[in-house]
Amino acid sequence: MHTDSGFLTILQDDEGVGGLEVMNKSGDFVPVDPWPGTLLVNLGDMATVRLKPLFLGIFLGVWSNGRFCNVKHRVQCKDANTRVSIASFLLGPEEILEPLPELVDDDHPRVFVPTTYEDYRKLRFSTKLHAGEALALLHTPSS
Ligand SMILES: O=C(O)CCC(=O)C(=O)O
Ligand SMILES: [Fe+2]
Repeated sequence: MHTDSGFLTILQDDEGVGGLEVMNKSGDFVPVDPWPGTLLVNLGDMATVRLKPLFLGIFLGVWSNGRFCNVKHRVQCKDANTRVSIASFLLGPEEILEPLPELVDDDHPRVFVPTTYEDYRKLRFSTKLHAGEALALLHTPSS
């Protein structure tokens, strides 16, 4: 079980062999059955960010102050068959990520200290916290 560390993942899953499961709000894993002709998009740890359209489909990622959620997922082997999935990871920009000013106010105080994707990736790796728990280490003292 893990979350993806980056912003967002686009998955072309095997159209014949399932196995991907995502965790719902109750903590139960629900299967994502293969859906031919579709791509699956899930949000990673950096997707506690807001994606703000810049132009022509290019997106700028900034912290959403915790308003979007990363998704825990896993792949179960349910079929003694070869399974092919192609994942494209949109990781994170090199710059320091800050929340949009309009997402921070008295009712929504800043949740995370500013960080870069690379620093967060190193933190996640060194702590071996692969299911989004490392985000808690970035919480501001007041959150
Ligand atoms: O193979 C899949 O369906 C998911 C792969 C995945 O979760 C990952 O590469 O991070
Ligand atoms: Fe994943």
